[in-house]
Amino acid sequence: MAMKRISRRACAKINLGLDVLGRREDGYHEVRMLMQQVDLHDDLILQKREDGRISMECDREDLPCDETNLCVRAAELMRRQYGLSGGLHIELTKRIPLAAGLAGGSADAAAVMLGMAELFGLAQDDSEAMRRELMHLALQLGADIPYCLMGGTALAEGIGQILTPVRPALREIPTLIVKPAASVSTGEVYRAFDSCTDCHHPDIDGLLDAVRREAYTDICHLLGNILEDVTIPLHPEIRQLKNVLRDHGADAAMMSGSGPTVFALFSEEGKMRDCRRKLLEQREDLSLEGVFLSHTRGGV
Ligand SMILES: C[C@@](CO)(OP(=O)(O)O)[C@H](O)COP(=O)(O)OP(=O)(O)OC[C@H]1O[C@@H](n2ccc(N)nc2=O)[C@H](O)[C@@H]1O
Ligand SMILES: Nc1ncnc2c1ncn2[C@@H]1O[C@H](COP(=O)(O)OP(=O)(O)O)[C@@H](O)[C@H]1O
Repeated sequence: MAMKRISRRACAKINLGLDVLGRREDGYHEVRMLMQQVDLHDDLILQKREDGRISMECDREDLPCDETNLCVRAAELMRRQYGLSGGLHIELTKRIPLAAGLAGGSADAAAVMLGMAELFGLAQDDSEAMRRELMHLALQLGADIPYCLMGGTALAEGIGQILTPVRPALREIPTLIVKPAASVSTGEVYRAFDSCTDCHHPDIDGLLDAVRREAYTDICHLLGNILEDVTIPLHPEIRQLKNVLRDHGADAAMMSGSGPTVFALFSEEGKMRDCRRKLLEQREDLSLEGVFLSHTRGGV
């Protein structure tokens, strides 16, 4: 009999707001972030293996499929935690750009964890309790993974793991996601933040209030990311890209996470598509890796 296969989407996130409050003893940083899932996603197919091994294949050659991959690390963690004897094969189709500030790897890890819980029948009685358990477990792999297990719109505090869902999640807003060619290491950006003396703190409470009121214009005004003050001096093309996006009809444009990806919000789908067309004409001048049509999205 063929082994059961399941497929899962792993959605990217953007940070509508990101503030860093300070550095902890362990080097991690206390944050206050408004997280938002978008429908740009990777696709995963998970299949049990009888021989007990964990294996993986991926359509991107520059992404190793060994034990450094967050998918494999998540599968190993699940197997250890739940004493699973069966193995797993993971097939990953990657669309979310790498090292981009979109939590692509974290989203993949979350999808593997939820997928394995289903495949191995771990969550038969209470899938919500299972999700909460996985959120706790996931923190040892990465600060963004607990949020990726939840999705939707959420306030993230602590190092990203103290999560308060914002209900109802933000309605669908056309969101253009633009990845410059440069890649950025999250760890380096946080380290550089420590010597930033005049970083600008965004108004996360104001933004949260605007999201709760579904006040689109206010949301556009209040988007803010303190890490722009660290990443933009290293990659000035991010500022240029934000300006070009506004010139081409975006209501607001902001860097996501530690960067370098910039997302832009639009009042209408048509305006987003026009902007994408114009950007693609300047693709080489702006040295863009990818321009993705997307939307903000509710729960997992
Ligand atoms: C900046 C944010 C915003 O959502 O995302 P990305 O830009 O990575 O998408 C997150 O805070 C990133 O979370 P994530 O990428 O999961 O971080 P991890 O893999 O756990 O950590 C990578 C490195 O970033 C630093 N780090 C991460 C999170 C945090 N709150 N403080 C930190 O100082 C640590 O140096 C750590 O070694
Ligand atoms: N499944 C995966 N997808 C993407 N990156 C991964 C994955 N597994 C491990 N990584 C590693 O994690 C690093 C950052 O991951 P990613 O989630 O793409 O970026 P970010 O944290 O900036 O949003 C990558 O450079 C890559 O080396």
